Amino acid sequence: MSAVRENGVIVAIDGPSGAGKSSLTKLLAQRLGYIHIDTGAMFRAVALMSKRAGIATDDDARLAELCRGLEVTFVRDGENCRVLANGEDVSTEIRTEEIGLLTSAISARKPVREALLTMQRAMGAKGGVILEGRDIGTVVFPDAEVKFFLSASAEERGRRRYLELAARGDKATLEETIAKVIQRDQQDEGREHAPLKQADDALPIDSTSLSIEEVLTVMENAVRERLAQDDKR
Ligand SMILES: Nc1ncnc2c1ncn2[C@@H]1O[C@H](COP(=O)(O)OP(=O)(O)O)[C@@H](O)[C@H]1O
Ligand SMILES: Nc1ccn([C@@H]2O[C@H](COP(=O)(O)OP(=O)(O)O)[C@@H](O)[C@H]2O)c(=O)n1
Repeated sequence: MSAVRENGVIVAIDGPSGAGKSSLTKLLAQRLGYIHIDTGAMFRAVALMSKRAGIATDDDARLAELCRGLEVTFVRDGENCRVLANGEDVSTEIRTEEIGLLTSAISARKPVREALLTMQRAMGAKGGVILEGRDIGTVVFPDAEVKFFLSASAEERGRRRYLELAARGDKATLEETIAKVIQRDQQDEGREHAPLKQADDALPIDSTSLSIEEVLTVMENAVRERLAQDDKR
């Protein structure tokens, strides 16, 4: 297979919380034999470390210093991927709703975006990767060969999150969970730096009434079609 980059193409999957990015990226990466980079987990790790250090969400100087001293890495653990912050496994601690909302505030800050942008570009440059986030197709890799914008109604995304939280024993109500999803959408879409928005050349997929398997088929076909074009060149 000839590819435009050393290890294959770059696939960008952007969209709001609960649209299915993480689930689909993981499955698509398995199908293609690609590396999965969860950029949200990187922002979550910064948010967790800033909380521990007691840094205010608008203290750009201290956030910049924190990022300079922080290395976020991913290690494979069987089927799953663990997130390490300076070597410490923070995979579970970063997944609370509280850290999700804090992440949405922290990730609006310029020094945080700049630091992670550099890390993400270094991780993905050789291709053979799927990056999922909010600004992959617009800012991190505007030249990604395949871009998806995955969405679903806020009610459906809230319902999916609610089911996840309930399975973990969390007492949040469905209404509260939908409200938090909408709040995060507004923060992510309204920010100045790298707001959540669909790239002009992204393929939009509304997963509201599609199963994970159906979305996976659409995505896999689109990537394989792109790879086949390279083979013909
Ligand atoms: N098309 C779908 N239909 C039903 N449930 C889905 C679908 N896509 C994802 N989910 C479920 O919704 C939840 C959130 O998905 P996730 O992949 O974490 O979204 P994101 O990474 O965009 O926040 C998970 O529990 C996942 O299993
Ligand atoms: N590329 C990215 C990825 C995440 N983020 C931020 O990080 C937060 C958490 O991202 P996530 O992907 O882990 O969130 P979920 O979609 O899993 O709920 C988002 O609400 C965004 O504010 C970002 O700004 N840019």
